[in-house]
Amino acid sequence: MSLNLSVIGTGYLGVVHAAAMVQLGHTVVAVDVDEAKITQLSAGKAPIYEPGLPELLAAALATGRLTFTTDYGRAADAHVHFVCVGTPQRPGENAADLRYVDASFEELAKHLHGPTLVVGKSTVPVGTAQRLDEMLRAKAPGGPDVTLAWNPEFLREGFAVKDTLHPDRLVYGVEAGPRGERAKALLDEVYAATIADGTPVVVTDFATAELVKASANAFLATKISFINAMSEVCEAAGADVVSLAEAIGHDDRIGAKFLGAGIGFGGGCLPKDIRAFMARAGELGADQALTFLREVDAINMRRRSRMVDIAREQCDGSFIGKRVAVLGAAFKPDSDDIRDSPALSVAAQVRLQGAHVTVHDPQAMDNARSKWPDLSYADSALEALQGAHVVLHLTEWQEYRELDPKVAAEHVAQRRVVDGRNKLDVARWTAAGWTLRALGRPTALATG
Ligand SMILES: NC(=O)C1=CN([C@@H]2O[C@H](COP(=O)(O)OP(=O)(O)OC[C@H]3O[C@@H](n4cnc5c(N)ncnc54)[C@H](O)[C@@H]3O)[C@@H](O)[C@H]2O)C=CC1
Ligand SMILES: O=C(O)[C@H]1O[C@H](OP(=O)(O)OP(=O)(O)OC[C@H]2O[C@@H](n3ccc(=O)[nH]c3=O)[C@H](O)[C@@H]2O)[C@H](O)[C@@H](O)[C@@H]1O
Repeated sequence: MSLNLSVIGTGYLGVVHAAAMVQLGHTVVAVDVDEAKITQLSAGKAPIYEPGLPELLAAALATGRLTFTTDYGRAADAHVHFVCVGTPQRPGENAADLRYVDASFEELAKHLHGPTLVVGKSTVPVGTAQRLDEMLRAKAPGGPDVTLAWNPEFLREGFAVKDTLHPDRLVYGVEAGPRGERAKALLDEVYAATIADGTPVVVTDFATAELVKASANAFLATKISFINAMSEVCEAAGADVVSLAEAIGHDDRIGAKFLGAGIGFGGGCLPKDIRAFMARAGELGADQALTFLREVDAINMRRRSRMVDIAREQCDGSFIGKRVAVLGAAFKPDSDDIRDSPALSVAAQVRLQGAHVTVHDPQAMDNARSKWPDLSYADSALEALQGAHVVLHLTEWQEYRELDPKVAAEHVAQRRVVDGRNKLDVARWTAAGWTLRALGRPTALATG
């Protein structure tokens, strides 16, 4: 059945969700407080770089069943409202900043007059849904007829369209009893096409649904920091973390995914989510349970410093007067997202230590320029390499993996490259006369 939906918040999560829901057959009003974003979206232009999004958005707009607005009133008639606003880290603290979630629920509540389902998708600390449920019942004019569900999102940037249309699982946090059953039935209608494809559905309570999301991201972050801890030991022992990861990854119980050692995780989610999780556990008196996440965070941040150290070594011990080329600004390839980007964090530290740093990224240049205006930027990878004493490969875009090291060599002052993602072909680069250093790999690899 085709439903009327609203999507509140059209950022990395919301815009993909809104367009995907149209693809599933529904009619969607998408609301954001950012007027510029709404104007852009109404004109059919995606405000972010996400593979497949322009096509999905164009197809959704062409149906006439997708509209964008800053007016919550236009969402009033929806059967189901999905809340997708941001939950960033509170400045100077570990805890999540819930001001956008609170503001959007307060505003939405004013427009809920009859039976409606509100679905939280934002990542929130456990206990938030219960609090918001009580708020909606107290403040919405249709109070007793308004039901809340929590339906956390697990999409990855760069694969957001596929992950939204074909998720690994759906999780519904609902209350016990007939209201929860109605919420489940309505969510099953929303996701009917996805469920028909065989997507498993886990139905649980609010608190468990919130914790599923927090623990999934904590597990992923832990897996990355585990391999990066092994990377530190490999460096000390003269061993190779890439071979090690391949070998342990063959064990099904461990699995090969998320064992990519390098400069670590960044982005608008894993770093802030593990910190918010620790903060919330502390409030609940369960802080001891998550002290290991402090180590996960510390290992991750140490990778950035280690990268700077290796880059400095490659500049013969000092960055003063040296030119450093940085390939990559986004926190991961196939995204323009620079939130807590390890690449830009390294670039900024190298610049602070005296180097002239030139950054290139295939998609994140505008975002990088506006957040880090003191760095220099080049329009192409080869231009960034011009006169460089060392090249830092920090975000593994396909374009960089395909760079011809012989051509690259013609642009630099010294053929020295540090692979912060362990994705460059060592044999190709060393055959072209480059010294290649990588994190957690033997120095002997460097010269082939
Ligand atoms: N980015 C991702 O890949 C994923 C994000 N999440 C979670 O989803 C939530 C949103 O994340 P992103 O989309 O990355 O954030 P974002 O910062 O890209 O987007 C948030 C959007 O909400 C809008 N907004 C803020 N206050 C509003 C209000 N009162 N009413 C309407 N709109 C409002 C902002 O203008 C912005 O467009 C977060 O909780 C995040 O942890 C979950 C899974 C994946
Ligand atoms: O809550 C969220 O927002 C999302 O956070 C992550 O998705 P995302 O941040 O888009 O990207 P990932 O692919 O998880 O990568 C995160 C970071 O880890 C790094 N990474 C990833 C994998 C790896 O093996 N090694 C590694 O260093 C990436 O370079 C990147 O900086 C999760 O993978 C999603 O399931 C989740 O929905």
